[in-house]
Amino acid sequence: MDIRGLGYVTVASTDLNRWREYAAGVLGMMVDAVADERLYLKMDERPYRILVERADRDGYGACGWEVAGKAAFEQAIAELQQADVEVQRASAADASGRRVQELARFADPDGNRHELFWGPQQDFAPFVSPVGVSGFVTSDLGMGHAVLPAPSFDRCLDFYERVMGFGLSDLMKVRFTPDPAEPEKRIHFLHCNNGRHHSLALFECPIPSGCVHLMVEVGELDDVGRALDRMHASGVKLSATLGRHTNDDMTSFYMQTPGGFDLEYGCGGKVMDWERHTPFESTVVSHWGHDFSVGRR
Ligand SMILES: Cc1ccc(O)c(O)c1CC[C@@H]1C(=O)CC[C@]2(C)C(=O)CC[C@@H]12
Ligand SMILES: [Fe+2]
Repeated sequence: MDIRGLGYVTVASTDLNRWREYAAGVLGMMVDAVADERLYLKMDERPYRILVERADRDGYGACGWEVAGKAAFEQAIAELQQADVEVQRASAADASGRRVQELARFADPDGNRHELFWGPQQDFAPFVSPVGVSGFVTSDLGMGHAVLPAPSFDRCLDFYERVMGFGLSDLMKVRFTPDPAEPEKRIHFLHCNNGRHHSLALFECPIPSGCVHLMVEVGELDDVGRALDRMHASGVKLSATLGRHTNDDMTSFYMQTPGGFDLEYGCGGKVMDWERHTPFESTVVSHWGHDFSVGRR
């Protein structure tokens, strides 16, 4: 399967107003509300990169994976079906709500929801942040990354690598206590067919909101610092302090969202040449910073 990028992410919300204020006031995205049912959060030349949909719960919705045209879309559906994955083709109305030509839905072995699409609309309206963010780094790198829970880790990894065609970027094993009897939890960072270090990561742990975190990348370090200021000013809770990751070089911090999962807000991610890369295991999370204990306090 030739996945070109993480085109969008959908989020379920009981309170669209909370997301509207958070997205515009803290993240610095443009917000377009449709009929008090959906919020389109705009980050670039597309009408949205995050879609918040009214629901009876708060949490992760789905990742929207972009393929290169109709033939690739049909090929991807066939490959999922050959692997005994149940795929639902969405109606034309649902595809148009997602602002794409065609849409299909499926889930991974742990029930994480995904969508496939081709032909996104681009409105080419320039991105003008309501709070002065210089810009989000998207284009052919996709919208950012998602880290999803994968308690059935081996089955999920096999599905993403063999069926969906992701490649392993690198991996980590974490322990939350010094107790050597506590089993290590794996995190595998996976890339699709673009230069972003990872568009998806799997964490060997159940997560009630359905997502560990989403990451969005901004143009400059000052954009990250100012977002941290807005987070503090608006009373949003920090989940991990500013730091720089060892694997993708990203300088970022983590904060809570109204979705019950975290959002990583960063800059300076490395653009990869997969021809010249071999996967490794990182034994540290970061070069400096990223104190996750602040979020557990
Ligand atoms: C280690 C790492 C590299 C690149 C990233 O974009 C990234 O998010 C991470 C951190 C991954 C991971 C997490 O998301 C949930 C909380 C985790 C398990 C920790 O407590 C340490 C590593 C964290
Ligand atoms: Fe991340």
